[in-house]
Amino acid sequence: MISDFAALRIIGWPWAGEPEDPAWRDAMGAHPQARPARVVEQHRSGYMVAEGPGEGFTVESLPEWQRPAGYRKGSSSAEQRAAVGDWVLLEGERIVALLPRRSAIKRGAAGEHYKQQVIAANIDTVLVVCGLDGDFNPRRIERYLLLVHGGGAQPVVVLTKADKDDSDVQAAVAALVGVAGQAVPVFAVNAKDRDSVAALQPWLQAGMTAVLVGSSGAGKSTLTNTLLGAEKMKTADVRESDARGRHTTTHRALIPLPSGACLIDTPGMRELKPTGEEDLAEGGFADIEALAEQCRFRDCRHEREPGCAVRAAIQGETLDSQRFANYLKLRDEVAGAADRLATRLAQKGDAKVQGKAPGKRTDDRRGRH
Ligand SMILES: Nc1nc2c(ncn2[C@@H]2O[C@H](COP(=O)(O)OP(=O)(O)OP(=O)(O)O)[C@@H](O)[C@H]2O)c(=O)[nH]1
Ligand SMILES: [Zn+2]
Repeated sequence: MISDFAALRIIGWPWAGEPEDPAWRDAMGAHPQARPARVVEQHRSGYMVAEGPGEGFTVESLPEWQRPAGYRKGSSSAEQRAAVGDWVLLEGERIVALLPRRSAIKRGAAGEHYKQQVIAANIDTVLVVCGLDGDFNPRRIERYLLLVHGGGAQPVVVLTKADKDDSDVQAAVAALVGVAGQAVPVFAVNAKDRDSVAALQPWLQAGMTAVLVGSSGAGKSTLTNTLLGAEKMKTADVRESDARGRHTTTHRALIPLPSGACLIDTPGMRELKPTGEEDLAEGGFADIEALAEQCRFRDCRHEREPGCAVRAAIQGETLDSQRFANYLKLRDEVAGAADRLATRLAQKGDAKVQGKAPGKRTDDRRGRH
């Protein structure tokens, strides 16, 4: 099957032609009649995919992805099913294989049963968008960075509205010192201005895929329009009083940019919850974890204990108390999710043992003969 790699490239195919990754070559070699396509929307019953810019089309998913929720035996976990951004192989209008995932943004979905959801796959860049107006919130940025960390995508903090008179860029950047400590670039921009936004180009190269996260009114649509170089998405005028825009983002799942990169817009990105696998030290709080190691007591809770290095740092104003409060809050959330994840894995283990039981009995019977 000859694929149109130029068309695929526009929607984020990572190579100029045939895949350079041996695992991808093997997967494609196993289905010589199939052609690659990218998942742009996930539905209950199937998927919308695209083979290039323009309209997507619905396809049938692999039978093992269609089993109803709760079907245990042999059911594939959500992680093995295709998600938005995944590359799949098609034969006709049918998915025959999932190509190896290069990165994933996951979310823990709390509920009766712990579930993990892949919100977007094969993302190179996560633009964490936050306005420098009343929307500015370093805690929210820390949260996004923690949740995105470890998934294989590079986060880039984009502070919009730097052109506004009431925006204090220096104070904002200073408030992000803990963030800047990790390898996360921070840019203050006017999202309406093309030259200002040009600084983001290294993270939006041909074949790359980016997503934008940030609260309503942060400037995601404005930034998208400027990157597109055209007024393609509707933006609402922000209500000055509460710095929130109305919800007007037109849903378009996959947006090719003139730079050669493409943007994925998927509703799941709007609400990120920890999966329980996050690492607070790696995910942006290395400074606090290092401080905690200097406390006199190993199990210091950083409350009233003597010799507490964390409280000393807060008093000495080398650690922001709000940043520390956010760290504690996120640590609790991650621990809660980790507990639910452990319970879920234990339940799965039980189900497997039960599933194997009949086979064991047969062996026992044989043994008795
Ligand atoms: N002056 C200035 N205004 C901006 C900038 N970025 C966004 N705005 C304005 O802020 C308002 C909200 O921006 P949007 O782009 O709609 O925000 P959004 O993040 O897409 O919001 P949702 O669609 O609700 O998620 C609009 O009135 C924009 O014109 C900026 O860098 N400078
Ligand atoms: Zn302590």
